[in-house]
Amino acid sequence: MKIGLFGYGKMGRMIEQIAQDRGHSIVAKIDDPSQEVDYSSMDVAIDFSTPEAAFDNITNCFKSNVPVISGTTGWLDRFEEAIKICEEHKSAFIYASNFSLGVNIFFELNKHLAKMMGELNQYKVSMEEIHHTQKLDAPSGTAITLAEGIIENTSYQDWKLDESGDKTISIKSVREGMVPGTHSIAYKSSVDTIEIKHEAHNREGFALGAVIASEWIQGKTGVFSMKDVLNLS
Ligand SMILES: NC(=O)c1ccc[n+]([C@@H]2O[C@H](COP(=O)([O-])OP(=O)(O)OC[C@H]3O[C@@H](n4cnc5c(N)ncnc54)[C@H](O)[C@@H]3O)[C@@H](O)[C@H]2O)c1
Ligand SMILES: O=C(O)C1=N[C@H](C(=O)O)CCC1
Repeated sequence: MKIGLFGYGKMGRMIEQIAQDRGHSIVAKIDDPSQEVDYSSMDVAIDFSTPEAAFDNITNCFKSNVPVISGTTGWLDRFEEAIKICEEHKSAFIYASNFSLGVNIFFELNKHLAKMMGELNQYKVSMEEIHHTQKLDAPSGTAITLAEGIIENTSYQDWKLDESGDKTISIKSVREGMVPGTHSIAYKSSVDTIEIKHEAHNREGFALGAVIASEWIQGKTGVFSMKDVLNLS
């Protein structure tokens, strides 16, 4: 498979390594908006760039009929617009706030736990995410997906950074050192706490998931998720 990388930072470099180990070749490394792009050489584009760059990177690929795997977070206010362009051009797209197998299992565990806790008013939910100090967005995309999973399955209605309420999930974002990504969700009552946690030890799981998604999307048209790729029920 011939891969175009959009974003050649921490994730772009890790994806390059894993893709090459799996027998793929990197035909473009786009790390700057002024770079000229040869879309005709790509079987797939993998975008791990910046919140400002992602929308243009992704939609330019759709317009050139190149399927896209994007893990960039912090740009989702334009997600519906991107989907429309994907559909108009009969292209293919997978966005995931987190591509690791472990976090995608954790997403399902979170929804299951939320369903169980939904009616138990004595418990109050809260969330914490910890990432490295270079991260541009807060809360993390993963924390937002987790909050959405709780909202779908309980009477919570929204989430806010550092602010809780009867219907509001409080998310605490911590930035320290080189932490690749830790997410925990706690349900606290006056007598006990139930907590679930996912801790990434490095970025390999994110990168491997993105490469597996790129392999999976070949020959497909439409908008998919990591749940489709991993066949999680
Ligand atoms: N979904 C996941 O599994 C997952 C995992 C890790 C990181 N991320 C997200 O991926 C993104 C990148 O993370 P990172 O740690 O590699 O960041 P990074 O800062 O190391 O790399 C981003 C790169 O994008 C480049 N860039 C800037 N403008 C660009 C443009 N117009 N086109 C292409 N590239 C451009 C920058 O020069 C930089 O090298 C972030 O949004 C992060 O939150 C997602
Ligand atoms: O390092 C980052 O930046 C990460 N971003 C994603 C997010 O915002 O959830 C996934 C974890 C690492």
